[in-house]
Amino acid sequence: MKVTVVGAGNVGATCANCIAEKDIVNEVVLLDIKEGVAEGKSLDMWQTAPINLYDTRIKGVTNDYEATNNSEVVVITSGLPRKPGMSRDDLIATNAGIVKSVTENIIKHSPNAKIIIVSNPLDVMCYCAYLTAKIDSSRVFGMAGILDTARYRAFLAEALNVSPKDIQALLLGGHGDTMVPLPRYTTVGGIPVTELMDHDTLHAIIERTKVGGGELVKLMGTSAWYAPGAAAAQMVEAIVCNHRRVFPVCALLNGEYGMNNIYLGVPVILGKNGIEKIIEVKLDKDEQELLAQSAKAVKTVMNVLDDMKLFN
Ligand SMILES: NC(=O)c1ccc[n+]([C@@H]2O[C@H](COP(=O)([O-])OP(=O)(O)OC[C@H]3O[C@@H](n4cnc5c(N)ncnc54)[C@H](O)[C@@H]3O)[C@@H](O)[C@H]2O)c1
Ligand SMILES: O=C(O)C[C@H](O)C(=O)O
Repeated sequence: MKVTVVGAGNVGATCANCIAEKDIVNEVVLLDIKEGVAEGKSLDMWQTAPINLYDTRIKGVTNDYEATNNSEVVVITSGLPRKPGMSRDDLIATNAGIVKSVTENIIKHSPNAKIIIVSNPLDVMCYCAYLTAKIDSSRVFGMAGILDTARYRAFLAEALNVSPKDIQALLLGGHGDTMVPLPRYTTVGGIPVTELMDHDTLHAIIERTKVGGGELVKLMGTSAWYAPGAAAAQMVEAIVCNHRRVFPVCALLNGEYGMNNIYLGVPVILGKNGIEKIIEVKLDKDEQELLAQSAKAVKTVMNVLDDMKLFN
């Protein structure tokens, strides 16, 4: 079984490395436009196989889509990351064209692939790939929710001084500062988090989670890659192993949560066919309002994509 990762930058290379270390596929192809970079990083990674004890072959290529033929899953990470002072939405002018052209090549060479988008602005780049690929939306979706809930869970684990393994959480909405962490659906070893933490501490953690990407951009001058790469690799694993994991994933909504024709983060079952099912959880009035605000922010960026006239 073959998996392709497009973009051999910070996130793409980390993701390829995480997939290889899981030892769940025969081959990972890493593709970039920069001459030699994917080849070099792949060779470096492959030289960790005798140390980390895996068999997955890693092949780096420069724009050679033949090498990606018949991939089961393709992760698209190509595109600019933001710099301090930028919002993810500022990236659309460059990244929409990149995601469109990469998706065209991918679908030509792997017509049956499941496509995981990572490039930002995430929700609208998913929509851009969906319009380009012209395949069922169960096979085109995005990674953000696993990352955003991982940040939320890590902050909670730190504050409660417990293992992050025991924290389960759900988060809905767009992958922007309007994302909607749901304390009502957050548990620690099965115990509602609201029983273990006072309101103000929980509120501060939620607010920190919402701007978690920006916190890292400020520190590093570019955006995060370890957790994003690991999160995308976890989605690949759920698909190639048909684990039917329940993850928050950026999916096209067609009536779910009362929304239509918009990509937003929602809980799904992820298995061999991609999105096997979108799960609708009950929301109270406040949660519904927050989700509506998040959808409004994503719609604004969808309008920018529309104005770019890439699809007419
Ligand atoms: N969804 C998320 O949660 C999440 C998390 C982190 C980063 N991101 C996004 O992922 C993207 C990549 O981030 P990064 O830190 O890896 O950036 P990076 O600059 O390190 O890597 C991007 C790579 O894409 C390559 N590239 C550009 N155009 C290409 C094309 N047409 N074909 C193939 N490769 C191409 C570049 O050469 C570069 O190597 C950014 O848009 C960033 O905002 C999203
Ligand atoms: O913050 C960014 O620009 C990258 C990514 O979306 C993240 O949340 O880390």
